[in-house]
Amino acid sequence: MNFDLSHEKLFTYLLILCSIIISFGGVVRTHKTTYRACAVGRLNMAAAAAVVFRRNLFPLKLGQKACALHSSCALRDADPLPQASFFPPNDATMLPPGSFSDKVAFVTGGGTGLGRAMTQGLSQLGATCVIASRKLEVLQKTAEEITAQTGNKVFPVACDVRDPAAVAQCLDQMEKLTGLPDVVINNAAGNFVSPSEKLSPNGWKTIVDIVLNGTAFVTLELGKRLIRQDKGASFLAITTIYAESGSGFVVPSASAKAGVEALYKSLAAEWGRYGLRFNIIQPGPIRTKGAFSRLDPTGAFEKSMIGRIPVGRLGTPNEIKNLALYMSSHYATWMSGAVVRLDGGEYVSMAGEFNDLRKVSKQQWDLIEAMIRQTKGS
Ligand SMILES: CCCCCCCCC/C=C\C=C\C(=O)SCCNC(=O)CCNC(=O)[C@H](O)C(C)(C)COP(=O)(O)OP(=O)(O)OC[C@H]1O[C@@H](n2cnc3c(N)ncnc32)[C@H](O)[C@@H]1OP(=O)(O)O
Ligand SMILES: NC(=O)C1=CN([C@@H]2O[C@H](COP(=O)(O)OP(=O)(O)OC[C@H]3O[C@@H](n4cnc5c(N)ncnc54)[C@H](OP(=O)(O)O)[C@@H]3O)[C@@H](O)[C@H]2O)C=CC1
Repeated sequence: MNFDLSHEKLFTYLLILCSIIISFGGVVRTHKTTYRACAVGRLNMAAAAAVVFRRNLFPLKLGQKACALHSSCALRDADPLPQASFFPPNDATMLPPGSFSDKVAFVTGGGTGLGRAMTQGLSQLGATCVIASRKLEVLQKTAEEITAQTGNKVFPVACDVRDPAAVAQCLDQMEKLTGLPDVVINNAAGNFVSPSEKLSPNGWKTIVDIVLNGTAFVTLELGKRLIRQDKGASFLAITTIYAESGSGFVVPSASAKAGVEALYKSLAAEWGRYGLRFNIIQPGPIRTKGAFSRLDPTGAFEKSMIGRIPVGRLGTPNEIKNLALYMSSHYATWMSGAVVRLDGGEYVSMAGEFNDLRKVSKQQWDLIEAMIRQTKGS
């Protein structure tokens, strides 16, 4: 057997060994700092795994090695690219105050991440909001914080969107609290990266149930109730850029999000006659705990991801909020069946055959041009 114990590999093995020792309650002294083992040893394993990933993809400088064992270091954010200074995010709320006065909004997954930002925006502009997801405590905290900030009521309702009976109960509760909504945002989702050959049937089902079936249960049940009451409304679904292209390693999510897009485009055609509009936002990468902890848990991929975004940075929850508010508002009553991508240009950047030529330098271009010109007449 050939044991190739190069410097690089030896260091990686040492890291894993250290993390195992730490996991069992040891104490490691690096330079002047003592890192006591984390209460949960798994964190150290995760940190070591992160280091292994990062070292393979983006080799660490020597000075970073000591920090690399510490889980907080492993999950440091990647920097934006220089051109990002041309494109600063504007987090201010775009629509005029009162744009959603006397309106009721229902947001699934409204307790965290993008759902929370959209709820905050709707509430700030006058809407009474109902937010629904599984974790009532999380919803309650968000609801209290937003209500205190805006003065408009946010109601938390526990609901697992995978369960049609729970969805019906949640909507019953909503009808009692606020009446049926004018604005519906289907934002709840589940996802994780995994090689498809490792997916169990239940892994597949879990994601498809949350994303596609959950959106369908909420949308169909609400749609039927709105039609019965002859009440118009705007429906918005949050999908993702790979709903269009598909993507390896998130296959259940890609399949389900594509299904959501088909559902919304179909209903836009069928239910316009009942006063219902259906639109879709496809966000690019935006740092939220829910997404990044499941899609880039080691932090190893963020830098390369930012590298392929022409605008040179991640999006912000407030950028999605502003677009979602516009699409859900009375300014957008002519918009239905629309799919709007908001991704800093990432999708087209990944799609174009020649886009990697961005890496070619000025001198290299001179050389290439000369070579091409030499072919004249050949
Ligand atoms: C390239 C770098 C990328 C960086 C970031 C990129 C940003 C762009 C993002 C683009 C799109 C984003 C889309 C999103 O949807 S992000 C939002 C993500 N948020 C969430 O997922 C929040 C909710 N998630 C959850 O609650 C859980 O993560 C859940 C697993 C989806 C559901 O929880 P639960 O119902 O409790 O399910 P179980 O834990 O019981 O698991 C069910 C089933 O699934 C299997 N499974 C779980 N995790 C994995 C995994 N990592 N790998 C493989 N399989 C997994 C689990 O084993 C169960 O199956 P079985 O019973 O057969 O064991
Ligand atoms: N962040 C990003 O880069 C991108 C995000 N997106 C999309 O944006 C949306 C929001 O994601 P983000 O804010 O990042 O992530 P979060 O994880 O913060 O949001 C997901 C929300 O869905 C809720 N949820 C999950 N499962 C269920 C369920 N079974 N029933 C009801 N609610 C559920 C969660 O609440 P709870 O746990 O309480 O149930 C949570 O509030 C998602 O649709 C996601 O696909 C799209 C592209 C990029």
